Amino acid sequence: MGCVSRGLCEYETPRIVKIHSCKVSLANRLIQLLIVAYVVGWVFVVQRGYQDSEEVLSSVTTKVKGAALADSAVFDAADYVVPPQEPNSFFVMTNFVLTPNQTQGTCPQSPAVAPCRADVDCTRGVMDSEGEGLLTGSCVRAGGAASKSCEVRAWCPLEHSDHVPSPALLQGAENFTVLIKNSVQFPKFSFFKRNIASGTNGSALRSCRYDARRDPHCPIFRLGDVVAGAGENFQQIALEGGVVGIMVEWNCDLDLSWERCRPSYSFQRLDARHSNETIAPGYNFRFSRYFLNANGTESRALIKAYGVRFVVQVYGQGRKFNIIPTLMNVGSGIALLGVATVVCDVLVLYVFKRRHFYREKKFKDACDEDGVEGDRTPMT
Ligand SMILES: Nc1ncnc2c1ncn2[C@@H]1O[C@H](COP(=O)(O)OP(=O)(O)OP(=O)(O)O)[C@@H](O)[C@H]1O
Repeated sequence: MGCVSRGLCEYETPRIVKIHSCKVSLANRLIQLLIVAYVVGWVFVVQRGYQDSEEVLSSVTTKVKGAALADSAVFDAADYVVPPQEPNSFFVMTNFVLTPNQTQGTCPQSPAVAPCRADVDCTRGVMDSEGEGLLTGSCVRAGGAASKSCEVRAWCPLEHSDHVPSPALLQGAENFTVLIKNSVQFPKFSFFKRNIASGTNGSALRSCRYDARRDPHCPIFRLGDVVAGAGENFQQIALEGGVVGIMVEWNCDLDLSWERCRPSYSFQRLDARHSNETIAPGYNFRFSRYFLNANGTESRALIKAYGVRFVVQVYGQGRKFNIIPTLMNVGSGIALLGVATVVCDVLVLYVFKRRHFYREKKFKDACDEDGVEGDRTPMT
């Protein structure tokens, strides 16, 4: 019979063969046991396959408090938190370069930055190399300097920030505190909660401080502790700035009581962490405060601020019993038990010493046309 006609005229149906062998039976039970252990242990206990899950939805607001002396002036939160509010993060200035009393006018650039010999070296109207102003076209002597430099039309005098103050001017920022208000919800399970325990009174909240061991649920953090928790030295990061993450994890088993759904906090430095990084280290930016003088002219104080940006990241899952994933996982667990039969068949028909005998028992030919019947050994 050709291949095609053999395929067309043959029908294969499984046959039940009862093998009386302790070895085969033991192998079968062992594989079944492994599958049951996997389904119960991994799928149901570890992965909680009987629960439905949802990612946390959250909102975060922060309030920083504390005061410190810097440059013989007291700085409070309104001075060093820039801007006052940001979504999911806050910046605390720890060091700065102040250029006070700048007014609109003309002044020479630093001879080190824009040296010149004659006016022809300073093209009028062109932006200067530091992006601080526009060249007037004059080459002038800068103060008492021996060399000359291009004159610019800008906020004068220009900032000269060739060095970062060390130690950091706002060293006291280490003791500032931040209150993190975090509201979370799992809408699928109609669950809402805050990281501030309900029933906490004002003075208890004000006086608590987060501590991983002693008070892990207090929502007020000392900045020095946050930076230390990220494995960094506050006074070092305060010099040139950096970015630190405050991770809030909400992993809640909503089948348990409402009280047991609580956040856990961890901290991590998020920017390049090598303290010996010399090219573009840390984090800084400029901002200014404007004043109207008695004579009607405007002046400003330019501040180049170095500091730590704290980024609050909220993540986690809510889980609750649901019959659909339970049935699906039970069903796939039962289906998986069929693998035991497949593995045992392979052992019995291809691996065990008596495989030829078992194959004879397992496969049988039955033919309509001549009534022939007999055992068949399949091709190996
Ligand atoms: N960074 C912080 N460190 C310590 N306590 C704080 C901090 N931020 C807020 N608090 C205190 O937590 C409580 C709740 O703060 P919330 O901002 O909701 O109230 P508030 O009355 O507007 O606060 P306040 O006027 O004192 O800034 C207040 O008692 C507040 O003083």
